[in-house]
Amino acid sequence: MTEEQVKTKIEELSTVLNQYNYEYHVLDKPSVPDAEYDQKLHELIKLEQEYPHLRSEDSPTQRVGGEPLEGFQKVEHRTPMLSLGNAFNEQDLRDFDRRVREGVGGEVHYVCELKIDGLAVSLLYENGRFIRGATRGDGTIGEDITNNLKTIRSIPLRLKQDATLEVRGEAFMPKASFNKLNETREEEGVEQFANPRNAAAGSLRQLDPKIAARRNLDIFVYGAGQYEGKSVESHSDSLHYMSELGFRTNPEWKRCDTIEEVIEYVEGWVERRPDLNYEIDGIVIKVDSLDHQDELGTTVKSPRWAVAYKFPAEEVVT
Ligand SMILES: NC(=O)c1cnc(N)c2cc(Br)sc12
Repeated sequence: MTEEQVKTKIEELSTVLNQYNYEYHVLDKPSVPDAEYDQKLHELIKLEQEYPHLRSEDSPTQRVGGEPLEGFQKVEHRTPMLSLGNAFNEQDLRDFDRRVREGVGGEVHYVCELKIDGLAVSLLYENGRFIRGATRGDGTIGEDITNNLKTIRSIPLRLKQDATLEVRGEAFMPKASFNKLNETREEEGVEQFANPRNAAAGSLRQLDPKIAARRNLDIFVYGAGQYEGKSVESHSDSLHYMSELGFRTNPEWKRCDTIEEVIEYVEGWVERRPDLNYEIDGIVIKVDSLDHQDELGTTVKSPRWAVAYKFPAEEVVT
C-alpha cells in the first residue's frame, strides 16, 4: 500500500472502531461481536506500529495511553463550573419556583435530571476531537486528567460532528463495579473505598492511566459550557444535541411544565433510587429556556435558574 492508502485505511478503521465503541458503550447496543472489534483494533495497532507518524492522538488505540504522570497540570475552565443551591423539602422547591417566576415575570418550564453522585468533570473538544479533560477543582481552576478520562469508553474521542465545545458531566463508578473493587481490595488487605463517589474520584486522581482504565468508570454528560455555531434555545435542546454528538446523557431526564410536576418527579425517584445501577444524591431542577436562564443569571457561586433537591442521606446498612 502507498502511504496515502495507509492513511485512508487508518482513517477508515478509526471511524469504524469509534462507531463500534459508541454502539457498545454509549448505546449499550453493540452491532458486531467483540471479536470483530478486536480484529479491527489489532489491524489498526499493526498499521500504527508500521507507520507511527500516521498515528493520531485521538486514535482508538490511544485509550490507555501515556506514562504515569509526576503530577496533574492546572487548567482554567473556559466558563466557570458552578455549584448548585440546595433544596431539602417541598417548600424549598415552591420557594425556588416563586423566585424564578417573579424573576422572569411569568410562567417557566423546568427540566429535571438525576443528580449523579460522582466527580464533576469538564471535557473540551475542538473540531470534534477530544482535546482535554479536567476536574471541577474550585470551579475556575481544575486539574488536567485527560489521560485518565480517555480510559472511560463512553467518552467519545471523536464526535459525530466537527463541533468545538466544552461539555460538563459527572464521572461515576457503577454500584456493581464499586462492590467488586472493594471485594478485591478486602482480599488484598487494602483499605476499601467508603462509597462509589470516593472510588471514582480516587480512580481519576491516579497518576497512572492503566489503573484508571481498570476501574470501569462511566460518565453522564449534562451540560455544555460553550458551543460555537449551534443555536440552542433550551436545556432540553442541548441534551438532545449532546446526544446527537455521541455523548452519553442520562435517559431519565424530564421536561416539567409546573412545579407540581417537578415535585411528582422528585417523589417518584425517592422510591426508585435503589433500582438504579449507579448512585444519585438528589435531583437537579433547571429552568429550561436559555433566555430565562440568562435573565435570572447567577449569584457569586451558583445559578438562580437551577437548584439541587437533596435526598436525605441513605441509612448505611451495616
Ligand atoms: N444533570 C445535571 O445537571 C447534574 C447531574 N449530576 C450532578 N452531580 C450535577 C452537578 C451539577 Br453542578 S449539575 C449536575
